[in-house]
Amino acid sequence: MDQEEVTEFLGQVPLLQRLPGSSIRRIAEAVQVKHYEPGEYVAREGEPVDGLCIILDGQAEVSTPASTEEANRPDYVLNKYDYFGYGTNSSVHQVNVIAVSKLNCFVLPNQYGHLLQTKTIWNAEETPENHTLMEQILHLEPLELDIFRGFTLPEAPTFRQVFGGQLIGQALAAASKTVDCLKLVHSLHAIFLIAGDNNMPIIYQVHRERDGTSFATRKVEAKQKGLVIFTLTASFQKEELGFEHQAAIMPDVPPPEQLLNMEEIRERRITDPRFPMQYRNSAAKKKFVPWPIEMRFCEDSTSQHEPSLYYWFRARGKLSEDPALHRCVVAYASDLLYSGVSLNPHRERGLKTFTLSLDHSMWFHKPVKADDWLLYVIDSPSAHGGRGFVTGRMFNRQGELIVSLTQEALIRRAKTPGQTPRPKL
Ligand SMILES: CCCCCCCCCCCCCCCCCC(=O)SCCNC(=O)CCNC(=O)[C@H](O)C(C)(C)COP(=O)(O)OP(=O)(O)OC[C@H]1O[C@@H](n2cnc3c(N)ncnc32)[C@H](O)[C@@H]1OP(=O)(O)O
Repeated sequence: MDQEEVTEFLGQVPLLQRLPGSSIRRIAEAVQVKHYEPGEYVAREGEPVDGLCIILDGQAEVSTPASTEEANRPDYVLNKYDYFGYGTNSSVHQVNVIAVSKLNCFVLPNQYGHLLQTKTIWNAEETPENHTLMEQILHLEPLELDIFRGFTLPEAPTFRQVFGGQLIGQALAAASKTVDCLKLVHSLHAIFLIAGDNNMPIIYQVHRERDGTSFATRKVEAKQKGLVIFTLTASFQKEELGFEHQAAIMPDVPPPEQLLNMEEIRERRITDPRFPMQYRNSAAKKKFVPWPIEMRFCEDSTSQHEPSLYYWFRARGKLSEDPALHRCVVAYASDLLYSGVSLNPHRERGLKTFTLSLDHSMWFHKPVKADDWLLYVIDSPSAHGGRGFVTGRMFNRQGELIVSLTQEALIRRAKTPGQTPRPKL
């Protein structure tokens, strides 16, 4: 087995699926292979535990010694992907493990035990207080196999309903936790069914649709009060070499260092004497909570009537290394300022709108670093029938096309109370 095959095998072991891909790769370098003949002892009661043992192939029987309190417990058999020697508080084996057939195991020696503890959002047991806000938002609590619980944090951007990007990011995080770590998401398709309630947790149920050699597919349902409020289908692929071209050209825009961030734009709106006093006062009154995503706009959005928008964005702070995490962060960020672009040509003084994302698709073409600047190029080719359609492209600083996106959103004039017919009786 070469290093990649070992990593792929370990990615299928349920115990390790809560770990980031980077830890699984390090575990793959540290494991030793051990062979046993039928009838041979793999572990003996009272002998020291020398590490985590994972069955690679063959079968082993666990038998409880007659002298112990658990003597009446029936013996049971360990198969491929099963493991022992981890999670017991004892430094010696409490049971005998005997090979039933020819048996091959991976053993992770005790000195590498720390690799089983991780400090990223993928760690099931730990609440990542010390991590970036972005990682805290994407942190999920595992409830059962393939079922996770996510929250809307008070510090996270909240709108009238659960933010669509949060649903996409958290659902993708849930799906990613169930996929072998060598496979990364390359496409996702989401539908928003019911507006989510910010004040209650969201349950993410992952369905393992398929695990192929190169690809894996997952469907995720997000639920509140027993109702499915959102669904996501995501496809994951193992890295492979193939044909290459890029016809999309990154627009010529100033680098992010030369552009104002949102805080500076707000400051300018409050203090610039060229804006009317009333406008400046109302800008000052608006509650401002910095988003976990930093943005730099390539043009002044206050005078923007074209159905397009270009801005640079990146996650605030340094994210953990895991490539799956970076894709979840980009998915989260992609819905923050997106479908609103379809309203640009229709903006007028006093216009009040009611907008909701309806669906969202993404294709990840190349590896992405979400804590480094990406240029988000958004265009709206059409608005019709109460629906605005937007397409997006994300480029890295080198001009490589990293992600392509599409979305349709409900865009209506907001109903005023008088517009709703009231019953006469
Ligand atoms: C240079 C600097 C620049 C700086 C810029 C900084 C700018 C900052 C701006 C920040 C913006 C950030 C935006 C982020 C937005 C993210 C998008 C999301 O998260 S979206 C979240 C993700 N997406 C979701 O959560 C969507 C989830 N899906 C759904 O909610 C539903 O499937 C549905 C509503 C889409 C359709 O359901 P269906 O039952 O067929 O629909 P019905 O037609 O029957 O309407 C139902 C009800 O909706 C209501 N209402 C409707 N129209 C209006 C209106 N005009 N008026 C008022 N209300 C309206 C009404 O209550 C109505 O009931 P009723 O009064 O009639 O009784």
